[in-house]
Amino acid sequence: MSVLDEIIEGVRADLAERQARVSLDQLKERAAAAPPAKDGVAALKGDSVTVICEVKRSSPSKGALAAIADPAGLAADYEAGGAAAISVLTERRRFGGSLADLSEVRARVDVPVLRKDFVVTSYQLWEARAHGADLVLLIVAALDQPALVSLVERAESIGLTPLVEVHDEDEVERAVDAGARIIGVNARDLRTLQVDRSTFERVAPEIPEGIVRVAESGVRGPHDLIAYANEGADAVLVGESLVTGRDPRTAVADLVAAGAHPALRQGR
Ligand SMILES: O=P(O)(O)OC[C@@H](O)[C@@H](O)c1c[nH]c2ccccc12
Repeated sequence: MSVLDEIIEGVRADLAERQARVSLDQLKERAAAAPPAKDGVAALKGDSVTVICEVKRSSPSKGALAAIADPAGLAADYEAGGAAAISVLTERRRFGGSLADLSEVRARVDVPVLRKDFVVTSYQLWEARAHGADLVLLIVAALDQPALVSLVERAESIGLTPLVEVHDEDEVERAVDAGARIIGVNARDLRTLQVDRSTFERVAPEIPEGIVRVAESGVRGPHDLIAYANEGADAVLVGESLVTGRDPRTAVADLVAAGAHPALRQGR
C-alpha cells in the first residue's frame, strides 16, 4: 500500500465519524450561511507570480514541523506579507490539521482560503464550504476519473474553485478532461513522498493555455519561485519553509517581491 493509500484509509475513517455526527442537510444549511465564496482564479492570476501560503503542522515525510498554536495569526502574517491565498491543511492524522483551523483562518483573512485535504466524496466539499473555504484541493492520483469529474462539477456548482493536483503528464490530461481551471503540479509524489523539483518543468507544458498553473512543494525561497516562474508558473504553493522559518511575514514578502519582478513578466 502506498503512503497515499494509507492516508486515504485514515481520512475515510475520520470522515465516517463526522458523517455520523453531522448530517449532509446540516452541512448544507451551514454552507448557505457562510459568506459567498471568493474568486480563486482571479486571486491567483495576474501580472505577478502569486504566492499561496500553507498552514501545516506536520507532514508524512518530515513529521512535526511547527506547533502553530494560532493558525489564524499565522495566516494573518501570511496575508500581511502579500499572500494571494491561504492553504489550510485540514487532514488530522498525518498533517495535524482540522476544520476548526479552516474556520479560524477564514474568520481572520480576506484573501481566498483553500481547503487542503484528501477529498474523496462530495460531503467533504460541503464541509469545506460550510467552514468558509473558497478553493478545494482535488488530487487526481487519489480519484478515479468518474469521481474526479463529478467532484470538479460539484465543487463548482457550490461555488468552490477546485485546485486539481497532478504529478505527471497523464494526470494533466485527466485534470483537463475533468474541467479544471487551476492545475497544481506537485513536485512531491504522494505515493513515495520524494520531491523532484524538475517535475514542474516536465509536466507544466502539457497544461493548456488559459488554465492557471501552480507549482507546489519544495519552494525554499525566492530562487525556487523564480525557477518555477521561468518554467511557466502563475503561482507557487509554499508550506514547510514558511512554517519552519523565523519570520513568516518577511519570508512571504520576499517571495512576493521576487514574483513581482518585471524580468519574470517576459514570456508570461
Ligand atoms: O511544504 P512544501 O514542500 O512547501 O509543500 C507545500 C504543499 O505543496 C504540500 O503541502 C502539498 C502539496 N500537495 C499536497 C497534498 C496533500 C498534502 C500536502 C500537499
